[in-house]
Amino acid sequence: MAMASLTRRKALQLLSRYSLSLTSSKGFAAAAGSEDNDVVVIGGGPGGYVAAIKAAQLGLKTTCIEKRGSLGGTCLNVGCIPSKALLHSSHMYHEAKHSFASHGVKFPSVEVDLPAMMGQKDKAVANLTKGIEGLFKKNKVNYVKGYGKFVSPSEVSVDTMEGGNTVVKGKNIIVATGSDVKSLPGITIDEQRIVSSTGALALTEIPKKLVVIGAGYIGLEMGSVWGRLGSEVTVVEFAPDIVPTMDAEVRKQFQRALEKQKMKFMLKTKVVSVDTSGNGVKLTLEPAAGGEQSTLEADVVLVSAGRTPFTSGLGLDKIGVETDKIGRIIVNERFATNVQGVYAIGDVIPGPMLAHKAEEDGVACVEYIAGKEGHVDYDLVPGVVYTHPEVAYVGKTEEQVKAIGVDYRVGKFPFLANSRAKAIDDAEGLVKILAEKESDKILGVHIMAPNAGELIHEAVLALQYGASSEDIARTCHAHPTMSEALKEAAMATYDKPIHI
Ligand SMILES: Cc1cc2nc3c(=O)[nH]c(=O)nc-3n(C[C@H](O)[C@H](O)[C@H](O)COP(=O)(O)OP(=O)(O)OC[C@H]3O[C@@H](n4cnc5c(N)ncnc54)[C@H](O)[C@@H]3O)c2cc1C
Ligand SMILES: NC(=O)c1ccc[n+]([C@@H]2O[C@H](COP(=O)([O-])OP(=O)(O)OC[C@H]3O[C@@H](n4cnc5c(N)ncnc54)[C@H](O)[C@@H]3O)[C@@H](O)[C@H]2O)c1
Repeated sequence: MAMASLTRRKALQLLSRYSLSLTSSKGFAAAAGSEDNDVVVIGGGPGGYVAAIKAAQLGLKTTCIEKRGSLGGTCLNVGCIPSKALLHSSHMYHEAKHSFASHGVKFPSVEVDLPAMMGQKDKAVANLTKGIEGLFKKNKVNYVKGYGKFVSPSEVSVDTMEGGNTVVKGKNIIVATGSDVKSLPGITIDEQRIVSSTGALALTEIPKKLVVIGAGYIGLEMGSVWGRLGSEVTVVEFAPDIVPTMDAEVRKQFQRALEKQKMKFMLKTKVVSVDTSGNGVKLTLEPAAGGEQSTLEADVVLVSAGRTPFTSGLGLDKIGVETDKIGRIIVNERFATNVQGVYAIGDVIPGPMLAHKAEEDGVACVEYIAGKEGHVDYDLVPGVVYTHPEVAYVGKTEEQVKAIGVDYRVGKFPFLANSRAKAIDDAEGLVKILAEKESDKILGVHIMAPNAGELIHEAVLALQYGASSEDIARTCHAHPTMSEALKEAAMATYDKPIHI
């Protein structure tokens, strides 16, 4: 395995050097000295701001245009960061209320101070978005605040936040305009009683009854936040299962864990209509396959049935950029659209709608533009649901392995048999590894654990380098750590674990 990885790395390095020398004579060297930008990025989210910084680091004159007034995109402003802040705060409250006493830590009473909790979240967001402005200054990225639209493949007209208009020119333009909430027919989001994730991150009162439409990432994370703070949470999901991308066995255990936390699920169910004419919200539901209707009452309804690419007002049609049926910009493996000099990355193109994937896109796209070799492998983008326990996964699910017809082995290890998990009394979950039977090469890793989102990266690296389960099992892991469960699951894949 080690040999294979080394050879691959060497090949990549050679490729990178080769393409650099090929393009350096006719790529940006030729463009240097011009007043135009080498790279213009529209959108300052994880895709756009990372692309802009990387471009500047590669010596390209770069401008980033962002309409929001702060950098970081959906992720920092109304996505990853505020949701993780609230997940952490609500978890602390829940632990203080339900678990501290068993660890010998007692309070006369514990209460939620919602404005303080929101204040902590807002502080985290403000610090991080300001931090990116600092990174732009440090790397000499020019930042234009305003709404950008194409007037030609090399010119973007910007209605600036100050009220003026300016035209930003670039030899290469990267579209990184991200995504927006997918609305459902007949359901109008008012961000008060019918909220998107943005509204759910800023509620001023804890709803008594929260109905979540969609059992995906947002529904389960935000449902967890409000459930821990005291809401009665019902999740209505059209599909037969929660989080369809998850390994079915892990998903089943995950659903049980959430149900123990009193989250209710109505699967194979669709919302037919919502009525907001009274004090609360009345939902009419129907089985997904059709049948008898029922009703459900809520104080707040969260619409979290997916996100859709955002290209509104961008003028893509004006310059002839092709999109697919659901509005995603079509790009080739170098992130180039069908229009010369126009690229696209992140949520606005096909692939997982995740911040770390957008960042990888951004770096690789700019490396290609600079004549280097970029690298993103969408099959190895980890997914993490930041509930408690968290679920993290990379590579193939057992269902996918079966579908490709490979002979495989499964190794599992429960956290109930992991000493660290027992020591801290937080042992719900497991590690599951799938490996090819003949070669023992790891095909997929699935972890449900309190810190699965951190544990998964050992597995991501293993898959990236084509490791076998024996490679992980023979790697010394510190004791007592949750990571030892991965080692034991690896042992169970090709041989036997020690501690069970
Ligand atoms: C509630 C929530 C929680 C999430 N949690 C996670 C998580 O934990 N981990 C994770 O990996 N992902 C998470 N995501 C997904 C993540 O936020 C996105 O995948 C990521 O932000 C995509 O990055 P992007 O740069 O492609 O687009 P975005 O972050 O959407 O950024 C695009 C930017 O472009 C700007 N823009 C759009 N059009 C124009 C224009 N014409 N001119 C100028 N500016 C424009 C927008 O204002 C926006 O700031 C979450 C999403 C949500 C909604
Ligand atoms: N932890 C994270 O990485 C994280 C957190 C939040 C959001 N995100 C990203 O944001 C994106 C959007 O999140 P999301 O949770 O809205 O989407 P999602 O795609 O994760 O889940 C949407 C769910 O809604 C269901 N659904 C669709 N239409 C429905 C309907 N009419 N009625 C009932 N259910 C319906 C789908 O079957 C699916 O299970 C995700 O794709 C994810 O990549 C990631």
